[in-house]
Amino acid sequence: MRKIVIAGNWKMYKTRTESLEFLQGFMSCLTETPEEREVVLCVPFTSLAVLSKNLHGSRIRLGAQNVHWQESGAFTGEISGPMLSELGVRYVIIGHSERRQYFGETDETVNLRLKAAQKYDLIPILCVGETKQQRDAGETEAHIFSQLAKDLVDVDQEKLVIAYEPIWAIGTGDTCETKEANRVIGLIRSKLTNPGVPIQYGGSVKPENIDEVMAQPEIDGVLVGGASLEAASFARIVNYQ
Ligand SMILES: O=C(CO)COP(=O)(O)O
Repeated sequence: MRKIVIAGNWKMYKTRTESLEFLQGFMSCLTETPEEREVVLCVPFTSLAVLSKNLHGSRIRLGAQNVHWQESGAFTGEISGPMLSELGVRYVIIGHSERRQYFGETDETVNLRLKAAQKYDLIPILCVGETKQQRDAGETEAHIFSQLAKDLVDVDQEKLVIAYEPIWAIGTGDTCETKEANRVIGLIRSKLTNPGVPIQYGGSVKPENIDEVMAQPEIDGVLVGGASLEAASFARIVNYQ
């Protein structure tokens, strides 16, 4: 049985106070969640410390949204593995399309970040996915295979989660057809040396479509943006049928 990982990616949303407010509402909704589902909140750096303190003893795992490959150094604006580990962070999103698109993230830097995360006992959630243009040109598979080949060089596949996030489905309300997401995720799995890696789907996941997404045999969880910002909505996603 592959592990199920349901993760919220808060992106650049929520102050420290708003994060705590979310947590209070969310925790009260989690009582019925099956134990084997890993629940992860990937929050802004400024909310990590307070959530870490308040999550103590809870089954919710803490995640960050980036990590640098050096342990320390003159890298203004970056954050290191030891800084995250010390706060009890377990997961870190790496190579999200927004990092690749707006902040110059390349397959080479993604690879460096993945290896650094694992070195400091953080489980990376590697994001891959195609643009609308690539999909329309029939280049979906070639693009994703190229990302995987470059991103995963010397990466330990025993400590890894992958998220398939078609870029055209992110924040658009335009979910990838679930059978198509299942097909692409099956293809991603065929390229891995460890078929047990949990592979999530991400892109406009919401309470209305979570049951259908999770009914697909290849999909081992979801990476949720907008719908993870509201406690009742994310709890409904975590408690999918
Ligand atoms: O980018 C995403 C998660 O990383 C998906 O965002 P949305 O769920 O808002 O489409």
